[in-house]
Amino acid sequence: MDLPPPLSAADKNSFAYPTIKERLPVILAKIADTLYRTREKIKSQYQDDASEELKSIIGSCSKLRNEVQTNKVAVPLQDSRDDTRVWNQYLQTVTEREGSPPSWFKSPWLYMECYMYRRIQESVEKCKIMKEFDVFGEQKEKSFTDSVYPTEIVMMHLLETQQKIKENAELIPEAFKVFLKVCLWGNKCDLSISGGEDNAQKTSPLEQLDKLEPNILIDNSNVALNHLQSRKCERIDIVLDNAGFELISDLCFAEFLLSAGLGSTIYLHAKAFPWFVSDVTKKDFNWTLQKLGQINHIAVSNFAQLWKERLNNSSWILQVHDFWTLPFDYSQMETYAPDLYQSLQKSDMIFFKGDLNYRKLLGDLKWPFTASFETCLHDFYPAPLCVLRTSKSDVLVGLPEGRDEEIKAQDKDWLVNGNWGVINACLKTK
Ligand SMILES: O=P(O)(O)OC[C@@]1(O)O[C@H](CO)[C@@H](O)[C@@H]1O
Ligand SMILES: [Mn+2]
Repeated sequence: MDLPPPLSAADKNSFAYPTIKERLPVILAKIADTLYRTREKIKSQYQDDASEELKSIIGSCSKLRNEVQTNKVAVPLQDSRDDTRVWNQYLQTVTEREGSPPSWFKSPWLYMECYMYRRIQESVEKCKIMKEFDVFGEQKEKSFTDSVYPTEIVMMHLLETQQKIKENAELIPEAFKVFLKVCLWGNKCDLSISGGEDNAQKTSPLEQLDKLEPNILIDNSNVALNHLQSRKCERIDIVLDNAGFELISDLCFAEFLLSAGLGSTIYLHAKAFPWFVSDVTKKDFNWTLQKLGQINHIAVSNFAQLWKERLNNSSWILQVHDFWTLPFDYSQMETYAPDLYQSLQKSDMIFFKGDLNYRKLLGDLKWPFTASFETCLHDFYPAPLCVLRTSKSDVLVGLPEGRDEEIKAQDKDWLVNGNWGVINACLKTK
């Protein structure tokens, strides 16, 4: 199949350009500023003097910011993480294929943006005292604490729904769509698109559903539901995206799936290290459960306790795989992570959350808006899947002819402001 070209900052009309020109330098500057501003608090967390390592992380992020702004070439990683070899081998392959190393305003956006976050991790990997430090930790914690009100609302609704569907299974389809769409719109709360600026969910996520319904450009929720109800589904996977309210919405969706008998084991996939500012690491996941347990609210404390048990009794399985923080799109998973691909093949349905997952599912290529979602997955069919994504980048497929112009007339930034969402399902398996 002839593939379209990748999105790149070489195209000044793509969102890649303002992302690399403005947004990534802002994210890097915010790291340096936050670490400097909170230096005493950070150092107090370590017994040994972390001053030099803190200075080195700040210096590395500032140097990287300059590299982005002056369009330097990508250089090999120099830490000893397990994935370093794959990253450096790929860099060499691309350099030989293209005749020169990748650079910020020339090369594919997906590679360069992933490379930036891996370079940030390199600055931490080189440390001894601060080796586990999360440069985005403060921002992620704040996005959670700012979202306690909607968290209580959704979890109360979940508790009430669980009671109702026990008595009347006919309520399951409607309830499924409520939790699926709360999960979709939870993706608006992403600190990468906001450059780290506060964008926690502060209003009731249930009240906004009706208002946002017209902003769902493609809604395959019935396809996903019918698939889940058409057989005895055992394993359902959720490839997580952002910490904060989005994670809460994902966990409520996961709990609903089990309560409604739509699955019996939920695999939850988190990131191996801090990624795209707000993506969930295992540490974020466990911190969130621990914080939920401290909230004095009947539904919240009920689920915090239950969810810790689920991790112990394996009805929820939290997994981390390095592939999710490599620069490859998902058509390359079978090559670079056959173990992960084979594991996902055992799933009855994989839910992918968020814009970066959507971009990786479609190769971050410049597909026409009317291209078929199934075709654009180009070779990635491990199991039936459904992606829940608010649009924050130029790639979007599956629209009828002319629909893009209609939406653009309503909202010129419709592709990148997170106000429009898609629920795309594909049941094809290879
Ligand atoms: O995957 P998420 O959290 O929904 O979105 C992350 C993200 O918005 O950051 C990039 C811009 O820096 C986007 O293209 C990318 O999708
Ligand atoms: Mn994210």
